[in-house]
Amino acid sequence: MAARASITCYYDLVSPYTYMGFKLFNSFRQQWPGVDVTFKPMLLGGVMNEIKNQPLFKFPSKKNHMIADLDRISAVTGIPFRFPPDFPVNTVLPMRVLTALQIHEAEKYEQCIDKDEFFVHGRNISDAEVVQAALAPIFNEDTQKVESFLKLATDPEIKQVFKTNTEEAIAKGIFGAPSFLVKKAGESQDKEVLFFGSDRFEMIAAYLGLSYPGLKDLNSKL
Ligand SMILES: N[C@@H](CCC(=O)N[C@@H](CS)C(=O)NCC(=O)O)C(=O)O
Repeated sequence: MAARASITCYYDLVSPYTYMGFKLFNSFRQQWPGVDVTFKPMLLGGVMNEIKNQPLFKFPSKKNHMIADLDRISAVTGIPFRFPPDFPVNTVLPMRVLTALQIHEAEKYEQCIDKDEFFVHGRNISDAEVVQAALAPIFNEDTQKVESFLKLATDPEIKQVFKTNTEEAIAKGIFGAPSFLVKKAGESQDKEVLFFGSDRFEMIAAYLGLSYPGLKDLNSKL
């Protein structure tokens, strides 16, 4: 059987454009049933350090533009967004927990990414208690279970998987987030093409020969 088209999204919860990208993608993803989608946790700070890239917030003009841009995207799409009072935060803990969840709780993994703690509620997701509280409703308030995922964040195997994901991202030419590695149906994995950003879905659709519904109500709420 021919290999299906696939999209692998490398992401880090520290990235506001990842938050937007995840919500936008999920709003129309069911319209692309022939595409296999995977979300891979990586450490954006690790990628940036390694390739000597600089985060946008380091430059006041880029940071100001980013906040205005994200507010605009929120107004246009209706996706709630509020820039957190403390930004950035260290995301090693939540990203390792997500690495563990991807392996051990595959069915609930994407629900665990789809949380509004940081970019709506402004909660510090580097704090174990914040991560626990965010996950609790997804696991029916089973605190023991949730604690077991927090513990896995220090498990050598999980740490290694997360490190390998980040190294793999660098090897694939990734420099920021969200990054989408896209493969056409019938092609081999080494033919993946990189699309950077939450604003590239139209290009991905064109590349895969799919239709993209576009941003709804464009301009109407600006
Ligand atoms: N135009 C992209 C921008 C994405 C973006 O700037 N992401 C940040 C993290 S939130 C980044 O990784 N930037 C790296 C770079 O610009 O080199 C979008 O709309 O999503």
